[in-house]
Amino acid sequence: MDPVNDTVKGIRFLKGHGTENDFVILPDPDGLLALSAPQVARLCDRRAGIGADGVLRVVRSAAHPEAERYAADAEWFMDYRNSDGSIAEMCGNGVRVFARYLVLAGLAEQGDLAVATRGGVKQVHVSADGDVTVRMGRAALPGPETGIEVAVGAHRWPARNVNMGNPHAVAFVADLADAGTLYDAPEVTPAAVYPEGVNVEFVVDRAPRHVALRVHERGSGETRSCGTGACAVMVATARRDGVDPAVTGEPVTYTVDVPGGRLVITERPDGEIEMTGPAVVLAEGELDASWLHA
Ligand SMILES: N[C@@H](CCC[C@H](N)C(=O)O)C(=O)O
Repeated sequence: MDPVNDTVKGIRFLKGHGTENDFVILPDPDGLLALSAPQVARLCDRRAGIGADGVLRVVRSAAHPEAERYAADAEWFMDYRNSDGSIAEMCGNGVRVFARYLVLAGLAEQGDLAVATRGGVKQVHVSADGDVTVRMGRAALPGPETGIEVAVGAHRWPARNVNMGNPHAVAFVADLADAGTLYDAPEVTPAAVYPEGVNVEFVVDRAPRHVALRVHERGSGETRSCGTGACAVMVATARRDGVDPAVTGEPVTYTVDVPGGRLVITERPDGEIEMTGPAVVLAEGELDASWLHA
């Protein structure tokens, strides 16, 4: 007998999204909810489950083995899972929605707060106007600078390798429709560049310092937004445009349109990337624990 789960009759959940990248939020302060990959996949199923791009389990840092080292800096740990149940290092929209939930639930004050993630502690600012800003840390561009390609059907594009804690391949395309349905993951070569899999972004220009993207996420498929992806796109676009705040000493801001809305992203001379956009928690309910544990 499982002493935790056998005594739980209902499991509280909430639903939220950031620019339509949507999440099931599971408050689990003491880290008692053992959540397997198949359970996450069932929760995220859009027909037989609640439906989401991923799960945000809300655990006290002190109660999670991967986060206890952060407990002095950030009370809460975002245990993020992709919709197929896989674990990712970071979720940029997720951390904004997570912070919105903490404030709504009275677990943190509006304004500045810190959230522990697998990608380290992130500083977040929750505004009264609906926007949430997160300091995402620095991007890495590990290369190779040439030779990476993204392919969908007959279309092939060169891509840039950008790491935002998690891996991205950013391809500039003539038309976002050229990426096709994105039901299947685009082919990315050489595969050895991304041994852990990759998120793929397709980008078009809208105006100076303003781009639009579509994304196929590792572990979740095509989503309506990806925060880490938007940051990767911002950095790849700035470098393509010959802009590097570390060289100019001036911050640079790009607007990144995603299918689910708009994100505003600034890179500072020290490399820190700040992302701002809406984050919404819109529903609350109770899961049948016997369904989850069946
Ligand atoms: N949607 C997220 C990214 C989630 C993780 C990603 N699918 C991965 O596996 O790396 C975001 O907003 O950043």
